[in-house]
Amino acid sequence: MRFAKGHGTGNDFVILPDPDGTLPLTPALVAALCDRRRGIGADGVLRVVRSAAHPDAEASSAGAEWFMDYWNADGSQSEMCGNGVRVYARYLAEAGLVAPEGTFDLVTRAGVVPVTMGEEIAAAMPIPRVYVSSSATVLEQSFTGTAVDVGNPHLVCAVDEPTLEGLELFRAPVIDPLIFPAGVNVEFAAVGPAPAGADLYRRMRVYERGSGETQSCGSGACAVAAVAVHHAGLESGVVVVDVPGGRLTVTVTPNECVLQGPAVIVAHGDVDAQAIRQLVFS
Ligand SMILES: N[C@@H](CCC[C@H](N)C(=O)O)C(=O)O
Repeated sequence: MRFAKGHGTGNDFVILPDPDGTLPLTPALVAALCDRRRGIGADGVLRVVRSAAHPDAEASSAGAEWFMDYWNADGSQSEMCGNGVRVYARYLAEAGLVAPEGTFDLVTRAGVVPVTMGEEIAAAMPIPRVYVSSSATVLEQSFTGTAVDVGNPHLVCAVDEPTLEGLELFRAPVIDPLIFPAGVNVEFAAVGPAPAGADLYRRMRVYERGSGETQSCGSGACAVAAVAVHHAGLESGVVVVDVPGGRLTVTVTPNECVLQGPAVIVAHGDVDAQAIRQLVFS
């Protein structure tokens, strides 16, 4: 089994090229590959498969060639991964499967995402839907947040800088299962001064459903940006979101939500099938 490894602002992925969809990918195999001590280690897996070869892509592919089959590190699947889209696109370009410049459509479980290539990669994400208030509890401390759908579910909690810095995100925040029956990604965001060229600024940490605390979450940055724009009483805005792994820029308008940032492929290799099989069945 060939693989590549890539990341977008430290949100890292094992990339499995499987154009014809023949790889028998299971939750246990994904978890074994993502294991940071015994496997390759990653926040998730991106299977690179043709839309025509994957049943989840059929409904929404609209003729777009490639489908992002995204899995979290624990072997669960998600509808969307904003950094995953950008890293997947970088992989396609480096493998000569799409042009290194210009725009192309990538199919995800949350619909078709137009991707613009360049030194940084920009993804036109699903328009975030800001809907209801809820809360998350971390070690007995409760935080009020705003639920946002970016194709996948998010809860954005406003905190101040010292609280953000001191948060212990070793365990999943306790959330309301009635509002989030399929779980939720929880973002904690602190306000700061907007850098030149931006309207708003947030520093964010995230506890991702299925992966734990990660260095970055692209869809989470979109959720944070949408709430920031909403709370500022704006219709549109450019929001710089700093995450532990770097900087993302989100442009929110009534018709669009564009996530931009770096995306890098760092390695290519072969999985030792026997060692991974042992891990899967141990
Ligand atoms: N890191 C991702 C989000 C990955 C999926 C998420 N954990 C979920 O279960 O919805 C991103 O960059 O958006």
